[in-house]
Amino acid sequence: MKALVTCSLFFSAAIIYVLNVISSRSSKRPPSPRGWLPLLGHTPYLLSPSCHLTMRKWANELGSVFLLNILTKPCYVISKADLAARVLSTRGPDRFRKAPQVYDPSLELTFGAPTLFNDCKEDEPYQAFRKGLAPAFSDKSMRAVYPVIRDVAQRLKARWQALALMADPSKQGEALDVSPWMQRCFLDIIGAAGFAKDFNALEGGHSSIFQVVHDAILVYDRRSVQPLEAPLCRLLPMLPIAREANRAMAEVRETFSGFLDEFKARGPPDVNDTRIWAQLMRVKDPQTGGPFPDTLIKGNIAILLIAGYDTSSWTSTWALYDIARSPDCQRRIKRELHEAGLLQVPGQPAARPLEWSDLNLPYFNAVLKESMRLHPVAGIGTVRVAPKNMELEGFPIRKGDLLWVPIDAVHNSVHNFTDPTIFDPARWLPETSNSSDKKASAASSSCPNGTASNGPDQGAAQQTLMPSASSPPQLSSSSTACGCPFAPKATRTGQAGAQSKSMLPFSDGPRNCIGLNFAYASVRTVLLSLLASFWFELGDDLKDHTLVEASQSLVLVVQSGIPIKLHLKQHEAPEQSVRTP
Ligand code: HEM
Repeated sequence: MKALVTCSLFFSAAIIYVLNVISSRSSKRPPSPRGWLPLLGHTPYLLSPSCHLTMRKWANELGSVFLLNILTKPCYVISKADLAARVLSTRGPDRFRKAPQVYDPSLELTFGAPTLFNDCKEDEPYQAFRKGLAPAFSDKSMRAVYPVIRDVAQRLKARWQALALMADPSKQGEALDVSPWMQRCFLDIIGAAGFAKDFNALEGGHSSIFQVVHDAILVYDRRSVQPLEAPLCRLLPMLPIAREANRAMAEVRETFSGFLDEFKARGPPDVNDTRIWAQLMRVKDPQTGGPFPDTLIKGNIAILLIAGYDTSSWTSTWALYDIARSPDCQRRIKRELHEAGLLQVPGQPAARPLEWSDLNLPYFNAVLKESMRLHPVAGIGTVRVAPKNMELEGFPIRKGDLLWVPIDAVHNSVHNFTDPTIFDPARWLPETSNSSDKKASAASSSCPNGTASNGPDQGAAQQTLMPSASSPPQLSSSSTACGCPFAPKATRTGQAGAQSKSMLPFSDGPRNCIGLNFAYASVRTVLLSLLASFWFELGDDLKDHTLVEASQSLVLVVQSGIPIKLHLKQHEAPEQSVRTP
């Protein structure tokens, strides 16, 4: 009997292997990376914390569409930006829904309820939450919570200023690991600006919410690369790893249940309050006219908090890293801040407070955009299902096949960007665009990632926060190019508009990031507040950029495996222009 089973397994593996070889030679199929295994396909490559880097390499080697076998399922990887945007933006019955195989594991974090993030059917509850939450992310809402965001940014700045690093010369050699600080800061931002809650994560040393969410994310993440862990833990709950995971998940569920109890106890939100918590309490089930079940609301609270803070904190951490390794760019940002009266220099009159309108500083925004291109924190991207038999770039796709848009590979591949590995903010400056590109960038000026809309029923109003790519940067006359040591001498002209379309840090189409405006408002506020007061230099471990790039790993979002340690230094008094250390 055993021999029979072994034989038939071997036989079916051989057949699948032969079929795959035959089909991969067919001219109708896109290229496929070598090294797939019978039955497993390319799956082992994908169960790795650096699989986004493998996708980047394959995209550069194989071109804009290539084929993976996930177990025995075909998965078409699309890294050509315009094709990816077309797939993601398709609406109506033929839209490409999210693939349950990929999103279902996150149900564990959301009380088993399909939420804004992991609902793959997109039926009534999804539509109701997406539409109901939209006002929380509108321009008007973001302006209303801006002072709260700025307060938290000021608290972080004060904490860093108070660190002996600044005052004690003997500690000048020590660099600060900025990422845990950023995580606490963005937890406090989403707490206050989204949920009207003071988490006190910045001050609290070991604030419980920080620990609880962190532990749950680790379990989720481990299980993403070890898919057998969850079933094994269900089978053998007495195993230490199962007990630990159950504790972490129970704590996160208890925490978010507590949130909902508190929100209900607050009573109906004030009509003028459009923060996330208030909008969540307002969402009604169109069938009954009453609220949705508690599990669905709690699940959405969990996903909005988790999706919101980790992404934004790592985006800011990577941006500080990129700024610190490009002193000329940093100097140019300082100049921009100085000209706007925002640079805080010791011995000089106090800088004016950062206002909402300052979030549009053009050169700073080009730097942030370039950092988000090189280090898109949701770099793993999104996996969708083909709604019907169709053709994609001439390749036949069958209903149910998977389509994967790996955002990191889109941003870092040669078919979308010239010299993609180079950090060059100048590629986003309108002064380097030709007239036809200016038109393109003006068309997409309401949104740096070129996204035309933000969700099924959200109007363009949501996008007005974005910087105007067409307005000229206010810089000293001498500076027209970035001058970064990392940028090649010849500035790429005429690319800002065209390349904007290749930016997908928040995905695209009706399932793009609902929190885009919140993310931009908070990331810009925090970074500008810090840049107005500190000069950043890389810690010694970060001097080798290739090492930092290679150390990237996916822990919910793309992080650096090497702590991002930066020296914080004060500015010197500006003379004619800003002098920095
Ligand atoms: C820089 C920060 C952020 C980045 C780069 C980012 C990126 C993304 C991306 C790429 C997606 C699509 C994921 C997929 O299709 O699998 C997404 C979805 C989502 N994001 Fe964000 N995000 C950020 C901040 C936020 C914030 C601040 C919130 C909320 C407060 C948020 C809430 C969500 C939600 C709920 C979804 C699912 C939306 C849906 O499918 O309808 N994100 N985000």
